[in-house]
Amino acid sequence: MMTTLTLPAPAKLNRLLHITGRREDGYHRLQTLFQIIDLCDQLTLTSRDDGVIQLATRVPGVADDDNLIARAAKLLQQASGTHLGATLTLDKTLPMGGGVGGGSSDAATTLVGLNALWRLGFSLDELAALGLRLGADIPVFVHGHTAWAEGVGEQLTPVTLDTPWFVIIHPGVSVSTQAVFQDPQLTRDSRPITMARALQGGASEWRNDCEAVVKRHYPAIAQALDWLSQHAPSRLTGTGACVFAAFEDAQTAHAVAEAAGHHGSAWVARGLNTSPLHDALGC
Ligand SMILES: C[C@](O)(CO)[C@H](O)COP(=O)(O)OP(=O)(O)OC[C@H]1O[C@@H](n2ccc(N)nc2=O)[C@H](O)[C@@H]1O
Ligand SMILES: Nc1ncnc2c1ncn2[C@@H]1O[C@H](COP(=O)(O)OP(=O)(O)OP(=O)(O)O)[C@@H](O)[C@H]1O
Repeated sequence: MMTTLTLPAPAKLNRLLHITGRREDGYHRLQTLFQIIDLCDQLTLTSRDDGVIQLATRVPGVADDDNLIARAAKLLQQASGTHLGATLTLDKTLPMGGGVGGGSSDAATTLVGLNALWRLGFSLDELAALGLRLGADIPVFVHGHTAWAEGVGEQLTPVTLDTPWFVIIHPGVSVSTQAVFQDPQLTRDSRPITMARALQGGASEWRNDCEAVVKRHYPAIAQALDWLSQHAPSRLTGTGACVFAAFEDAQTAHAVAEAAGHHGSAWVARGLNTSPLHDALGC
């Protein structure tokens, strides 16, 4: 019987991010295009009979009880009533708090992977609903398809986007998502648009409503955006800190990433329409 799975947890980019309002509970209503990319963390999940959820690796700065993979495993244990446990090993590549959804994707891979390992038989819809309790960015990674999203990011419609090579730069500063959403100067009244209109407009019309506020507070992000914009149209992902630009060929993307060194860490990643997690599990 299968007792260990090693699975990818891919990052996402917000190719477009509009803030269209605020809910009663303070959370903001968004419209966004989530694109899954091939830059990944790796998770190894090993089933155990004693019911214990054990973290074999620490995430610096995160208490084990707060770690999203431990929280996801415990939530799934509770929801299913299984007597099984798991040892969780996380090989971290994705920058934390970078707007690429690393923690959310780790949690989604834990839910989808343990569902298979423990043979629980939950549907992806059921796992996404569980994931939403831990974070708004988790459902898209559970469903595993590039998507148009509304609500706080949980109302998903799968779409197919172009699959360019992205240069992603992390300017080395950490952005508080909460502070960005609380900033009085944030644009939070963008007129809602239809998905068809967003897709019709294409990348040249896509923008991120958080960009102005984030650029004002973090000069390093403004400088990285200005530098990358000399090579191709550039955007912030989520509330940052990462910025990205799309290129048609890998060679150009690698040359730009190499030249980006003085602005922070840089990666090249390919845009995807389906998640490597779902490709690996055949679901
Ligand atoms: C901006 C995005 O990256 C787009 O993909 C995500 O919506 C952010 O999701 P996230 O990092 O999981 O954010 P959370 O940890 O849930 O929220 C941090 C804080 O940001 C604010 N927040 C977040 C998401 C949202 N739609 N509206 C908000 O007002 C809330 O004050 C919340 O307490
Ligand atoms: N397994 C985990 N990996 C990374 N961060 C985690 C994890 N568990 C909890 N966290 C916490 O979650 C915070 C946000 O992490 P994450 O990497 O998802 O940010 P992000 O890329 O900005 O995501 P988003 O695009 O959803 O805003 C981290 O700063 C950390 O405190």
